[in-house]
Amino acid sequence: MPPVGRKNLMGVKKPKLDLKFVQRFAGIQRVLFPSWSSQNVLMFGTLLFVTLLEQLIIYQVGVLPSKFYEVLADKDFDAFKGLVILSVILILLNSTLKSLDQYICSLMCVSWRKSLTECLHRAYFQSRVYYTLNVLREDIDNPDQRISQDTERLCKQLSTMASRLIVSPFTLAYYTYQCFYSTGWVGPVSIFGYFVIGTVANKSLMGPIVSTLFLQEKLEGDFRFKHMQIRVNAESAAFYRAGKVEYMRTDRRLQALLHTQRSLMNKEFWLYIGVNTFDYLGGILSYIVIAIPIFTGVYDGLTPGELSALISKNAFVCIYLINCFTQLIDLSTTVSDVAGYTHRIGELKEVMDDIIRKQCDYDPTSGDMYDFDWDMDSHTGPSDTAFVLDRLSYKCPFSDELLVKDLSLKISQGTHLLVVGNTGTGKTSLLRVLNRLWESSSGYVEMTSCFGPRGILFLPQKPYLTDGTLREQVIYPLKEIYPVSGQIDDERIIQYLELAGVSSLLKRTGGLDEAVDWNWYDVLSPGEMQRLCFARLFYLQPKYAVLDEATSALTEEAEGQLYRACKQLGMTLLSLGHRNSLQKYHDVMLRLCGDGRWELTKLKTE
Ligand SMILES: Nc1ncnc2c1ncn2[C@@H]1O[C@H](COP(=O)(O)OP(=O)(O)OP(=O)(O)O)[C@@H](O)[C@H]1O
Repeated sequence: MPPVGRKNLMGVKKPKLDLKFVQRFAGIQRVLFPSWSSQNVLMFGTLLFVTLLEQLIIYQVGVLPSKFYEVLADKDFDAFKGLVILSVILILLNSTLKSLDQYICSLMCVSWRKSLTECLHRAYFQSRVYYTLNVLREDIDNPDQRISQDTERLCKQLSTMASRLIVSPFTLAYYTYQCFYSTGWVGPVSIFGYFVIGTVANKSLMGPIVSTLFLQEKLEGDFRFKHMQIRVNAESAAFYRAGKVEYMRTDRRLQALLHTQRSLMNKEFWLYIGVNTFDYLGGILSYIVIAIPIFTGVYDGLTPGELSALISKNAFVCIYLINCFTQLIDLSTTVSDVAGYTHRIGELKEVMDDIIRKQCDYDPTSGDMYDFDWDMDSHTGPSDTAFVLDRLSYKCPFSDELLVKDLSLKISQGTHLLVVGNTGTGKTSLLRVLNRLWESSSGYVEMTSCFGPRGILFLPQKPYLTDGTLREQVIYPLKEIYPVSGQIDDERIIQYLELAGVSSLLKRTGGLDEAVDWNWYDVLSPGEMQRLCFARLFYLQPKYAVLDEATSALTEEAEGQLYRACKQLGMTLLSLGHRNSLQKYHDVMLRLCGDGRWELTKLKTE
């Protein structure tokens, strides 16, 4: 299996600020604002109202100094008192509105994150998308990083932009009108022209930032993946005394990440130069705007006093309009971050949709019905066969060589089948094809019984233990106790833990429902894990149990006990394994011989 963190960007188009970005951004907006009446739209509306009110108050606070000059010059004490009270009220209102603005932005960030992550989760956990994405698709790196960190950062950056963006159309329209009123068309046209030049220049500086940010997030995911790998396999690494080599490898990933981060900073440096230059050039633009009519002689008839009054009035509206634009240009760095995250999340969404579409074409029963505990009561299916295979051929995903060719077989109730063969001949792959994790190359395969209790259950080669209590381990992958029968269920669980030889776990955990603070993988031995999986099997009691080397860590004696228990509980077994001792519990043996060849033989059972 290719490690998730190793996937690379080779052959992938560099993400840019292009039409693809617009499409992906629009797609994400549809998730954030699903309908006009959604909570996020209401919050956005409230934010608009609050920021507009804030602008109004800011304007009032802005004119306070001139009013103070006026009353102080007149030595009007009553007016001064009134003005002080008004100032305090306005400042209190202003700070309240500003805090409210920040508070709504933070709430919106959480709410957007919820909507976006839930949308990604729905696709990720639909049928077997998480498997295909992590194991079979090479074109997408670190899906976990995209769902957890990138989504959070995108929402945070969007929320910091929100209050500035939301109010800008209104302030722009108002001050454009004011500027036009004071300076004629020269003011707005030159300021708009200035903004267009600023945007074009910044866009060219933002392009490389988007792709570098995309790469940086990938390397961040790779770095985290390496640490996760060491955390999960700490004991194995310690047995190898592999501290030095793991240090070197982890450090290599860190250096690659830091190198890219530095390159990102370098690219951002030029953008900062662009943004700051436009900020300060904007300061003198207002005087250039006013200078044009002065030097062309439009105001030649005015006295110096009238001219200075006109300059100060025009400068105010021009400066304010330019300020509105420079605030937008200041968002350039945030926009390039947003673009990088948008590409990462948009790409993940597209790939997941593509997987879902392909899976539905290949297997119409995927979707909700694919999962374990779907409507168990109504779909028990025909029971006398589990699988029908007709001239089935399959190969592993990234190769052209067939593992098995033209296999015809029927797996029926009461006939226990053992699959054997050398390493890598495709035993587990057969189960993958039966379970529809992999597509077959040709031929026909059908699962004729339902999945789950009363149907078919797979016990994978690597025991899978979930997080949670002992009860949750035993009933896995059921979400809740089935059937809901309280005390009787407890007795069943305890009885099956004893039958599987792991009743000691009850004492270690302190009870079925005691929360444990350890990682099950760290504290159970491989044998205990396999036994616990058998307790799960006994509890769920499927008609057909598919066991992939499920007793490889146990003694032959323990293996015998568990196999006999399965048979006593009425299960038909389909087992994979290397040991000859397994033969006595099976009726038929399928041997995979490599190069697509196979043979079927009858066995003498005990
Ligand atoms: N996700 C994957 N991508 C590419 N190749 C794979 C993948 N999974 C398995 N393979 C390859 O497919 C071949 C068959 O693998 P499979 O797991 O079926 O072997 P097996 O017969 O069960 O072996 P073992 O006895 O060791 O369990 C192997 O060569 C393996 O490397």
